[in-house]
Amino acid sequence: MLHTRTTPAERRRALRERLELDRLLMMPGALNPLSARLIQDTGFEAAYLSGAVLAADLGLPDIGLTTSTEIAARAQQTTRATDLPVLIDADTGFGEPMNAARTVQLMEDAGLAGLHLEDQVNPKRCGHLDGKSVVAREEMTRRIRAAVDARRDPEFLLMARTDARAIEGLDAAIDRAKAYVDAGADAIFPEALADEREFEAFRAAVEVPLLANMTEFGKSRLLDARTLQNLGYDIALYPVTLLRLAMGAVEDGLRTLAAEGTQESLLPRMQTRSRLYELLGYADYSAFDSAVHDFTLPPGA
Ligand SMILES: C[C@](O)(C(=O)O)[C@H](CC(=O)O)C(=O)O
Ligand SMILES: [Mg+2]
Repeated sequence: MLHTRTTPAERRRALRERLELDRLLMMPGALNPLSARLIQDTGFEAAYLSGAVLAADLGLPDIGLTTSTEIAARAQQTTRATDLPVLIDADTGFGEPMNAARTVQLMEDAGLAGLHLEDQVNPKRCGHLDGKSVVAREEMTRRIRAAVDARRDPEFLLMARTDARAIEGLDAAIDRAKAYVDAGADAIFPEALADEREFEAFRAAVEVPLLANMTEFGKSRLLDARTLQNLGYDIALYPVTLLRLAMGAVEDGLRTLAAEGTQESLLPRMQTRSRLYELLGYADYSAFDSAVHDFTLPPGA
């Protein structure tokens, strides 16, 4: 009731142990705290908080406008709504290496299981758009070392993302990834790889867990879970999938409501009141205090 009883330490252990299994971990991005609970309820074992989604949620583009404290606040709301380990997108760390260090501590305090830091310059952009720039390899290794030093819980996962594939080519991106592992990164996120051959080359070169970003309408082909598993990937990321699904449904619904003057035809597509209440755990509150839950729903609700 009210919130999860799973501690940050338990989530971090769960993620670490899950990554030791030889089985792909599918990680959908939550679009709000309640959707993180739905991710758990539908059987996924971890959730993600996407920088693109956190920005879009505020009506902003994904160009580094959000602040570390803003995303930490949303992260804390999210980790309270689910027991799952949650990995967050910490963009470039929000400034200099010392800002990355502070970001790590804020994210630890928010109960997250880990974060990823990328090697783009500020202002950053979506990894699947043209015109990105990356900082020098040495600067990114400083960023990572600062993050590693700042981390208080050694189980908190520090993942390094490289955006270099689109700028410097595959070999340079692989070299960067190796340098980032040497600097202390626990896992690697190779951004915007084109095809299976490139995913394979990364896997052959890097020992630590690897994340495959299956974001829609981007530069990477959408490989299915079986293919990614066979390629030896550890995490399949669906960062913006829920937001895109929800916004598609919301936009269609708004147009229908405006055109038809009633939402009647939309009812079959809606989450029902009873399903929402089930997800919110109304029954648990009633066990605590029967006065909270002393109603019956109308049929079909
Ligand atoms: C993973 C990502 O960093 C995110 O913020 O979710 C984005 C996703 C997207 O914009 O599609 C990225 O790949 O840069
Ligand atoms: Mg991002």
